[in-house]
Amino acid sequence: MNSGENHYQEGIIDSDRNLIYKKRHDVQNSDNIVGDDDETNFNSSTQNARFINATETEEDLNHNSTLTAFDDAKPSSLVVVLTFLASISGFMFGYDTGYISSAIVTIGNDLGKELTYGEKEIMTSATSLGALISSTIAGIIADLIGRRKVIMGSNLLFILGALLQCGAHSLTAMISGRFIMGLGVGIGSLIAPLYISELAPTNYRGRLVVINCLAITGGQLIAYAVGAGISRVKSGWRILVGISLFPSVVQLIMFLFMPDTPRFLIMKNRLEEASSILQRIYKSSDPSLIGSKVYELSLLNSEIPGNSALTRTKNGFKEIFQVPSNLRALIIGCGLQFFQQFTGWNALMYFSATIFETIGFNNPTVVSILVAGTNFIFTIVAFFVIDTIGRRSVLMIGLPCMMMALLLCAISFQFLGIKFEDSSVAVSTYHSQEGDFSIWNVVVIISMIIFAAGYAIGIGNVPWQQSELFPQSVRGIGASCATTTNWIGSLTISATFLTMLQKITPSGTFLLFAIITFIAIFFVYFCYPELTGLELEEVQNVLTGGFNIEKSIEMSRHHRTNTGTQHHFVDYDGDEAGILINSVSDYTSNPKLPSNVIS
Ligand SMILES: O[C@H]1[C@H](O)[C@@H](O)[C@H](O)[C@@H](O)[C@H]1O
Repeated sequence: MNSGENHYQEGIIDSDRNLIYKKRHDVQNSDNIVGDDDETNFNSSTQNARFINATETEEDLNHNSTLTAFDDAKPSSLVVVLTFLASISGFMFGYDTGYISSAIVTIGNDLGKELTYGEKEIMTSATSLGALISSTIAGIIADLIGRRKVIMGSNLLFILGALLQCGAHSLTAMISGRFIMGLGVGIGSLIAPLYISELAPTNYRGRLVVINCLAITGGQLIAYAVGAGISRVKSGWRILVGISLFPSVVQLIMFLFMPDTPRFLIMKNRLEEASSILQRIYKSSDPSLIGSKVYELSLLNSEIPGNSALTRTKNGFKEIFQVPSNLRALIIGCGLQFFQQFTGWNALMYFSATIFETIGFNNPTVVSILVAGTNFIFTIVAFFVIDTIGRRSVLMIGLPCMMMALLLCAISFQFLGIKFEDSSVAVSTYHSQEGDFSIWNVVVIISMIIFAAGYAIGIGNVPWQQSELFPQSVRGIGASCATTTNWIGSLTISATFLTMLQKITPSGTFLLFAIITFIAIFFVYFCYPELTGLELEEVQNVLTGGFNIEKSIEMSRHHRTNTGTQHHFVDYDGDEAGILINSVSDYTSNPKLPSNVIS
């Protein structure tokens, strides 16, 4: 704990850059301070980030407003190129998790013997297991060595994993390859959205992160389509795996020449490099504005202290759990990823062909491609609306659609009278014959397509906006926890879905997913603030003192409708006392605001 006589000022600047509100505060003590071992006296980075020197002038405050001035900027060509290059990780994620369903069908006895159902299951889930393991540490490593090096590390794992599989003649070699590839997938799933969030201008951040989601869903679709295309080619699965080498090699080579994010460089105090990259990102900006941006980000910057990686990691975990705004960010990040997985989408991704075959479709892979295609197309819709109607709104539209569709599925399965017997093979009591195609088959298809659309527009992509929830100091750790939740969910659902069909019937399974979706609606309604259009550094203020849903909606609307208005607010009064000041009207209408205003 530390008490001091620090003081700082806060201010609001209007669109003409007039200072309209300024206040000096004295800070007596810092309550949310955590420390350990050799860092007994370090201030919480959250707290440090908020100190602005008392000698600041009006000009300084004007400088502070550059943060928002920048973020009205359109993404430069460099940002676009970097987003697409980073999204190759998303493609690898989608492709590598997608191709296995066709590979297991065509693999025959290429690995020296006919594989049992259990062996195929292990081969499938080895990638998810690898991803689960690597995602736990990827964020921490990204904070230590940088985002760019982590992306390149994931490429090496992709390449090694793919080579091992391509040349595999035994089950062990194949499973090892799938596992190593999975390590790359876990890292890539975390690092690409993080890298993009840190580069993107605020008003385009949502959309640019969705490009990575498009790459994931596109990768899955391509894997399905290519898989279906080469299903009759002898050892065609080797071609399927081999294709994945190409994007990883391209990404590896390109990132040799690409920069790290300015926010990471500032975190490491490499200010000159950061400003030269910012200049390349915001080409048309005046160098003095760039200087102000670096200045402002470095004021807000903080790194978890510690002499060793272990101490830093330990302190980072303390900070994420002990600072209430960070804990709220963690609840949201992990909560959204939990609901993304436990509402059942991946059960469809992995087993839709089985389900459709069971209910009597002659060409189940085509229907699966239709479901994956819907996921891809509605991710494009999300791309167009996420930064305009907002993340909360897309979730509040998508989740109820999913719930309705899941209920419809549950009802249809009841009428179809499907039964899954024994744990290894799905058996239907319903046999499709000419003219035997019931209305419920059509209802199942339609409801699965509605489910896919509702999923893709909201919960399929919004959780990947996770990096924006966390302040710089704990962004890596926070993103790691959320990504790990995703992979735990993915693994659990894929490992238990067939058993659930058998034990609680298809109707029961889809009803369970509907109930979880219902809970997700409440979770989003009460816990997920609208972060669209908010500067990364502002999010922490939103999460100070509560989830601040109403306030966030107001702030986000204000940002989106008044992009010309410069506003700056700082809240230093500890977690619970935060008052969010966003606009002049906030100030004049909020009786809780301090009265000693200098204007
Ligand atoms: O965002 C992605 C996407 O929705 C994929 O389709 C799904 O398979 C993944 O699990 C998810 O994380």
